[in-house]
Amino acid sequence: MNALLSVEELDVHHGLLHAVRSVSLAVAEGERLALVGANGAGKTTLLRSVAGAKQATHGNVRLDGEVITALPAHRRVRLGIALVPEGRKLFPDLTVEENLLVATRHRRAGPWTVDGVLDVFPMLRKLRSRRASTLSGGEQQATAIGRALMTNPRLLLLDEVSLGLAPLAVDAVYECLATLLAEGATVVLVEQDLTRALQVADRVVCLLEGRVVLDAPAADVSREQVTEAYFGLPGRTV
Ligand SMILES: Nc1ncnc2c1ncn2[C@@H]1O[C@H](COP(=O)(O)OP(=O)(O)OP(=O)(O)O)[C@@H](O)[C@H]1O
Repeated sequence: MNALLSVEELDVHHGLLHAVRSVSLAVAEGERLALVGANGAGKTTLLRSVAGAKQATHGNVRLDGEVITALPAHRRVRLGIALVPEGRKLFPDLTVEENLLVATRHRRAGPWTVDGVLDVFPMLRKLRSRRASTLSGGEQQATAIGRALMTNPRLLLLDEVSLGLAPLAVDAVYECLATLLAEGATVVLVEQDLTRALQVADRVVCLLEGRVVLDAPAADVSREQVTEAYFGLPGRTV
């Protein structure tokens, strides 16, 4: 497989805490990988290390075969890695449009414009001039994903897009994501909702206490197998 992203024996620490333990995985161009695991399994830490927001202590991250492990986050954005962080992290006093434009500072060359984002997320069109702090959770999430798209990513890292959203808002965000996925976006998705993760993904990787305990095509694993891996129960698929 010609991997767009390769993670090789990656270790990441928070002080003394060994949060990501010798994790290896690869994501091909156009692939949708769901990264699942219980709270504290290391999913966010792994995504942040791929994005350059957290330095790894050992191992490598490669984009298109090039080692990028030591590059700062803004250089990785220019290479095409965009992170939609847990909690969305918008600028609350800026408008939707301004939040989108902030992302253009270090971006990779490419086609995305504010209007392009508003086409994918029609719910934002009438909110273009509204301050982010006045938006609903779903609207904020759409803005955060739009901000990532404005960098013209080759690889989109989505951390818990449904967290804290009402079910209808989750549906709306996923409906918009479906448009992107249909266009062949390469995505790593951290998602607590296993049903949704398995629906969206081609492949599922499960982390348990920082280690990969399952890495399989989504079509080849049952919900039960993923749940067993998730909780570290015997009989899990590795
Ligand atoms: N900034 C930090 N400082 C210290 N410890 C941290 C920090 N961020 C995460 N951790 C710890 O690292 C471990 C992995 O956390 P991480 O957030 O990566 O897990 P997660 O799988 O994304 O879980 P969640 O679903 O709760 O976000 C946990 O034990 C967590 O408490």
